Amino acid sequence: MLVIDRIAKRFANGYEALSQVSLSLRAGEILAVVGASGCGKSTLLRLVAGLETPSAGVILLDGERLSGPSPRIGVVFQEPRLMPWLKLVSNVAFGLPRRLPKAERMRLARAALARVGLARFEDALPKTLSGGMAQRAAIARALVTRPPVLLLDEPFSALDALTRQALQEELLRLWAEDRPTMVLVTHDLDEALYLADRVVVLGGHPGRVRLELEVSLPRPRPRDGTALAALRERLFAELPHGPVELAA
Ligand SMILES: Nc1ncnc2c1ncn2[C@@H]1O[C@H](COP(=O)(O)OP(=O)(O)OP(=O)(O)O)[C@@H](O)[C@H]1O
Repeated sequence: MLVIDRIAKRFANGYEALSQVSLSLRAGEILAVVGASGCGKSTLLRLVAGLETPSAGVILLDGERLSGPSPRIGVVFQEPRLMPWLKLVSNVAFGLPRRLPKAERMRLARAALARVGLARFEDALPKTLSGGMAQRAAIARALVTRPPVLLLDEPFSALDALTRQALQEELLRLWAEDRPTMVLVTHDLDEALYLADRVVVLGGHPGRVRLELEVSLPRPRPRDGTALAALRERLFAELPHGPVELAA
């Protein structure tokens, strides 16, 4: 459904962030991308989002070459990126095409807020929300067009542990409704294994795919189960993890 075919990315300054990255996603699959800092995870996601152009290779969505942002692809970043002067409902409506009548945009935005449990906060300004609520609103904005693809770049890493777990559950609940194909970049191996059908480890300079690990476990998955622990060991072994240098 989503095909990333021999993608490379060299930035204007000559730095090669990715080389020969190929991945194929099934419709409805949840793919997690992990890897050391700087290995090109965000760059890969930005390429799929159409926010960067590849130096080589192609990205296909249902057989069609992607060139630039698409209404069929929703994106959630680490920070909610809400516009502080707009009410929540207007922030979410921002994700909708301007050609729709305003009343219809507002109706769809309210429905999206209800989907993430924020129906009561549609007239709230972003500054009045907790971090978790703001990130829920960002998810609503990404899902308001009901896109078949949802990209998430470390969406929960700025949240406390309890809120992060709650939002992981929320994400799975939303995914179960329309089953979008999802690509999730995360630093958290447990999050990757809890959510994903497959985990890809990126590594090296330039970044390449070092390992693809299927997570063929039914949901809901026990967070502390032995099956996940064994997969975690395999992922951990693939990541650079030298001795931690303690500050003097
Ligand atoms: N616009 C740019 N111009 C030049 N180099 C860039 C640009 N954007 C990113 N890079 C470099 O490309 C490499 C990959 O960056 P990227 O943000 O994709 O890594 P990452 O794996 O997501 O890192 P992290 O886990 O720390 O977020 C880094 O070395 C970064 O400095």
